[in-house]
Amino acid sequence: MKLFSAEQIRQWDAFTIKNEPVSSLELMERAANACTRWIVKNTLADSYCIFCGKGNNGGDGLAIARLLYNANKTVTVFILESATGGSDDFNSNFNILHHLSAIPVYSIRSEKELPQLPPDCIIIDALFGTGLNRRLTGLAATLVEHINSFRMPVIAIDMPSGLFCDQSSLGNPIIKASHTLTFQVPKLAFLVAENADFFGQVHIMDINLHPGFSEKTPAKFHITDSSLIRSIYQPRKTFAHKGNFGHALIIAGSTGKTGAAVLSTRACLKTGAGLVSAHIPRQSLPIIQMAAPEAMAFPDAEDHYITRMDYEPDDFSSIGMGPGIGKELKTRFLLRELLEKIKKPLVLDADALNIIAATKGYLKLIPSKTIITPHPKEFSRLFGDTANDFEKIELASSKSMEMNIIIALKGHNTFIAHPNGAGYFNHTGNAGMAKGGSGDVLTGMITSLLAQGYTPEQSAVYGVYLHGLAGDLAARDRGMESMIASDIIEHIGNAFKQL
Ligand SMILES: NC(=O)C1=CN([C@@H]2O[C@H](COP(=O)(O)OP(=O)(O)OC[C@H]3O[C@@H](n4cnc5c(N)ncnc54)[C@H](OP(=O)(O)O)[C@@H]3O)[C@@H](O)[C@H]2O)[C@@H](O)CC1
Ligand SMILES: [K+]
Repeated sequence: MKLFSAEQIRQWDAFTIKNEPVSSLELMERAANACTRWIVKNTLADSYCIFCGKGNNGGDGLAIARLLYNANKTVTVFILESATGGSDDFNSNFNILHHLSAIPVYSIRSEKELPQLPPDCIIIDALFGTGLNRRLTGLAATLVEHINSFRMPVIAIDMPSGLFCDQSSLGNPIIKASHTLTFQVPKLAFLVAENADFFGQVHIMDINLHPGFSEKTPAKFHITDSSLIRSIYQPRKTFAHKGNFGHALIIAGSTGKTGAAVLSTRACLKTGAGLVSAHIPRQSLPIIQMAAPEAMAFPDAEDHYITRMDYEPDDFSSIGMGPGIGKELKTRFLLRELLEKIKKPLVLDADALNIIAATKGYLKLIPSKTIITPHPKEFSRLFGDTANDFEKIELASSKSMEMNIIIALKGHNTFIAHPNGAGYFNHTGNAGMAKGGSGDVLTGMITSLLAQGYTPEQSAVYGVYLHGLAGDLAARDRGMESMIASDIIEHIGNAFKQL
């Protein structure tokens, strides 16, 4: 699914008005109807306090007030006055409302007019939407803080007021919504961790904007959805043999971190590679053979960490390196040798990334189309700090293009930057996966897909989606608190079945 900017959404609005055709007032009515239906169905209250600005977001608020009133709800409207007059559609809805004397309408022109609210009401925030073009200050900012001081649920229309759609809002006054009813498509602002306190649960209101616009308009960012994954998925052919699905190598583990090697190797096996081998420290050999008997093993000459390759790296279909390898000098040299020698894309994670970040000259050795899977701290070590999540996303995109690599920046909505400039946000997964070992599982899964012939871009997007889906199924079965990384592996099979 494409993610559009506030400006593109404005263009989509205009395109719909012209090509459906429909008047902008009718479109507002459609939007208000969708919101009202949701509100009536999902809230038990009888009383609603609706705060409106004087743009089209406020116009939505006025139309919602009328529709809720028609649904026999008690409605009170507060209008934040501004120096400029209302938008055309705001004014039209204001005039309609004016004739309904049973709906009290109050103006807020100064702090003295900030209202007290009945304790059982639900607050509807229709102050500012996608038209926000600067930080809220003065009376608008004070009103936002005032609304946030109440304990009642807040339903934001389109955007929590004060939150920018496509840029950082850090430190700004913003409505803290319990639910956000947003029109047609999710917004970039709802995908970044720094905004987590503001939008609550997001619900998409389908207002039938013209499909012709979204089909023809390119978007930089996308949300990975099931239809994209189904288009990537290649069913296994009936007459296939193990040679058709590649030979994956996992280079992982050191003393005390053999578990990382076990998790990656098992995840790699469970994701469908024809053959899986594990290069592990010599002492880990019995452990890996017990925990993953289906895998072959290359024990290192050294007992406690990995030091040398006794194989040709290009003989494998894919190699994933990093989980639990530590940062011993000889391990660093081995990584350098691998980076210099291999002609294929790698999957690099964890300590492989930490070694690269800490050793001058390594970064530029990363082979083209390699997939790196840093969490935010590893990402900062590699590429430097950023002031906010939006800058981090931009930096990931620009580094991906500059270095011709795929960057999967792990987080609640893992962001995958492609070298062609596109970016994919993943929406599967849950907080139960925020535990040691989850990343090792992901490395194994992506390496497995790469071995099977999926492109590096596909392997990253598909692997991250499947990993999150397996995590969601694990959470459903075991609970977020109790689930562990092994449970993600146990649910990979069911995740495949759900595609
Ligand atoms: N997408 C769709 O298809 C549909 C969209 N619809 C709705 O339209 C909404 C967008 O409406 P909108 O463009 O009128 O902008 P909105 O958010 O109401 O802001 C109003 C004005 O506020 C001002 N302003 C900005 N920042 C400010 C600040 N910090 N402090 C003070 N003032 C500030 C700025 O004017 P300025 O002062 O810059 O002249 C701005 O123009 C959208 O969110 C959705 O609810 C639906 O009705 C139908 C279908
Ligand atoms: K709003």
